Amino acid sequence: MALQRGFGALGISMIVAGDMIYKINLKDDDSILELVFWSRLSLFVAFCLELGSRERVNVLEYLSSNKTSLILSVHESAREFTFGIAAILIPLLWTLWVKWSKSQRLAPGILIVGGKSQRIKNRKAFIHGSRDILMEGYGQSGGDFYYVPSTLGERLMVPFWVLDELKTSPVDKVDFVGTFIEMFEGKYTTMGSRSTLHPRVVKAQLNQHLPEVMPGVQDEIRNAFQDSFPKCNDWTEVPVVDRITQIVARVSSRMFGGTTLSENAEWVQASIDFALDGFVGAQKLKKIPKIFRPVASRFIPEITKIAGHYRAAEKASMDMIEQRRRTGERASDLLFWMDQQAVGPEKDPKFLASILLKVSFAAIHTSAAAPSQLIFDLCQYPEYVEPLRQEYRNVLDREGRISKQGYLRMPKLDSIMKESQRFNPLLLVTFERIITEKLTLLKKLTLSNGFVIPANTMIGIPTHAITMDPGLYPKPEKFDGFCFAKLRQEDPSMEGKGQYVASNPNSMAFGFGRYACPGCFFAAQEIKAIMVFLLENYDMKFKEGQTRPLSLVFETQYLPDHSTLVLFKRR
Ligand code: HEM
Repeated sequence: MALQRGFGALGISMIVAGDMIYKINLKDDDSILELVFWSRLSLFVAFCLELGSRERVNVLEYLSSNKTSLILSVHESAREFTFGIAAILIPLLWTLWVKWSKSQRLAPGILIVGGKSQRIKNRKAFIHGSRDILMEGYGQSGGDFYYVPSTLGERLMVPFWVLDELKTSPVDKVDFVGTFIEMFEGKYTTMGSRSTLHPRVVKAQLNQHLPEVMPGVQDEIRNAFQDSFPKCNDWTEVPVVDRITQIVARVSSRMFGGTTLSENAEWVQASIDFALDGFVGAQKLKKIPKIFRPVASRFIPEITKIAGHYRAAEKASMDMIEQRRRTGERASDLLFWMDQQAVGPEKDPKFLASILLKVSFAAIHTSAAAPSQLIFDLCQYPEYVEPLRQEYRNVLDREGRISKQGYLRMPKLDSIMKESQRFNPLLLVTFERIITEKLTLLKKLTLSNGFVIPANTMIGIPTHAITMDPGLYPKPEKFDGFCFAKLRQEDPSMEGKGQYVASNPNSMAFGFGRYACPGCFFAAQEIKAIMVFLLENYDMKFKEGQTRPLSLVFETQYLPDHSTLVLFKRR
């Protein structure tokens, strides 16, 4: 009612010319404030319609009211007119500017897989069809630039030489974390961190102290299998991804904070769930228009649970940090080194606890996917099992642990891990970055050959498509478990390039350049230790007629099928 009356007032105020007193008769249920509000709003709309045609416009003012009537005055004013324009134009221009500066512009003449007209359809298809789309583009472009449509817009796949140019670019021009925050709705899920503390410490202290860390990790593997893996006295079906994730979470926690963390079931579960809740929560949120996400995020259960994971991290680690500070106790774990290396606000124990969760996100599901995929491959190609057993027997010490040098003396295991990763990498695209070059008004990044990447372009390297290129890998569709071991043996120049952890144009599963995975050395040793334990203690096979499951495609992720069961029997 009030609305209709208000717009009624609009009609009246628009025909007024010059100063005028206007009287509105009131009914019992009329609210004077509402009437004044709607009348003013109506006149404000009238200002905007009159923009440019008049210098002075009508202004409506409340004069007085009594029980039966409302008295308003309409007079001309220039001041409110200026204010009115500013009030409308400034936010409008600001919104347009922000929208424009964040919008994506495509580099001209570059292939878009599926063609321009199919972009919208293909953006959806990318969610579960990304592998084929990426391969198609790689083939059609001959390994050069191409765009793949995705739900985040068209992503530019770049040839390797571009990585060489961009590998040391600063984060404010070629943003490494931004892609992550976009993909996982980091604003709401907290996934993705701009802190450099954990990459710094993983790269320096963890890698340097690996020989001290690994014996504890191997003990933890034994304990974790005892507690989290079925007995398997006879052939028993085991949900591989689920159990291996549990084991990797516990084993990684031993490296994060010794037995205090690895034996803390609440923390171990929080470290697993943090990534899962973040992933599922982000996917739910992406279905909601951006404008509603701040509110919607408060009602998505997976996102609301995340605060609890932070509390679990704080409960598990803050006492330990403070006790170590009080007593001067030293340790060989990530939390200790992070506390030592932290500067300024990084010193806050609450911050350190939060970073622990962020590292667990980088370390757990990634390192659990690799052995899960390798188990599937060994069930598919059981002929590799015996040679692997023979190889590791030479590197075990008297307690059954892999010796310090032993990790480097298992080229066959290293090779089959790499071949398994070539077929089923966790990420189909790596070196995912957003070009955020801000130096010029037009915002773009110019490469040495003159090619211009417009700002706000999401770039990446189609890692998996490259490893399936017959020009780089002869017979790429054939699984050859020991091919990298053979290469290393036959050609000494391949010794480094053929390793699981290698990062080069043919092998970028761990990324490339300044932000390449610093945890790959730990991951490689952890996966080797888990596989040796499994092969030594269990036989494994698929059920009659079962074959290797296809990985689950989700945008650029390529996940091991969590529903697959494998038969295990204790040896
Ligand atoms: C098989 C297991 C793993 C895979 C496949 C993997 C893969 C990756 C990839 C692709 C990147 C991005 C690199 C780039 O874009 O250039 C990355 C970054 C990172 N990874 Fe890993 N990762 C694994 C295990 C680990 C582990 C165990 C840790 C911790 C101990 C870890 C810590 C990190 C960190 C901290 C970063 C961010 C680097 C930075 O900000 O500079 N990762 N990882």
